[in-house]
Amino acid sequence: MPTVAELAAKQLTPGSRAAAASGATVITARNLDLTFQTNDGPIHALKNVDLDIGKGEFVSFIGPSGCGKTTFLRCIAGLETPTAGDISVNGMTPDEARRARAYGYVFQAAGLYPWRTIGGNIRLPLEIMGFDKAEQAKRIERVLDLVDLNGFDRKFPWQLSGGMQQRASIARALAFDADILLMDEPFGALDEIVRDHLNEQLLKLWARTEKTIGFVTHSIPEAVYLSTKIVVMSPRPGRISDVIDSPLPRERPLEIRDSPEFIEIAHRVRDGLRAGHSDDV
Ligand SMILES: Nc1ncnc2c1ncn2[C@@H]1O[C@H](COP(=O)(O)OP(=O)(O)OP(=O)(O)O)[C@@H](O)[C@H]1O
Repeated sequence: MPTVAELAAKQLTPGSRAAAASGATVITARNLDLTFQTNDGPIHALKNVDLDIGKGEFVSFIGPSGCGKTTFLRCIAGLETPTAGDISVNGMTPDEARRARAYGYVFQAAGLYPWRTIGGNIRLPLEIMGFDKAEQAKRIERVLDLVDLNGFDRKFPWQLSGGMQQRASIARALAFDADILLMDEPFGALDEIVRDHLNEQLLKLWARTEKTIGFVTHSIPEAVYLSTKIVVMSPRPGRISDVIDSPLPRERPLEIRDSPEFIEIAHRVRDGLRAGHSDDV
């Protein structure tokens, strides 16, 4: 296995090198606050959230249940409106970014229509957007190739394993070719071996497409393995307790998880999660 240093020496693709050099920020949140008004009283879901996400970064959000990970992702996506603070996505408001289809969104459950084939599921939003048939076919073929599901376009979701269904839902989110991919715990329901495999594939997809990815997870190894930046969050009220810029190279074989560098980052994430919890008592 190559060492972390060897991997680091050859890490950046020309595109990611350019993006890193340009230092472009695609998502900015400043002093973001969100309080939900419920019948049981207000719930302070996000407090003073400040974050910059650079072009081509892979950013994971990790923290205990209820710390606001999904709420923050939904704010980026323009699906929730913050009570206070500012957020911009590609220089637009989240609402404008949503209407400009600036991102693809992958949910926890694959959410494929069972009466449509895999190709038909990917085609649906393209039909709604008015792409012509030839363009639809071209895009379906390209995104199925990106998630390694070539030849599965005529299968129905129930003919695929859980991991393959989740890959199909990623393909659907990629069909618009948006620069940003938001993923809310996409592999949470899958067993560890399948998850490892999908993590590896997701890193390859990220390297090939150079997208900016926001990824919610409960898993420390998953967050450390995938991310260039790990955002540790804590609950009541939901806030960011640590932001870790990963020193790991972008090219990461699974064995990197045994390296001292990986273990050190995992410890820091765990410490951040513990510190957040101790605030509760
Ligand atoms: N639409 C809503 N109305 C009222 N409260 C909400 C709403 N959405 C989320 N909340 C509350 O806001 C807080 C943050 O929820 P959120 O789903 O963002 O947390 P999370 O970190 O993603 O949790 P999990 O890991 O369990 O998915 C929780 O207390 C939740 O109950």
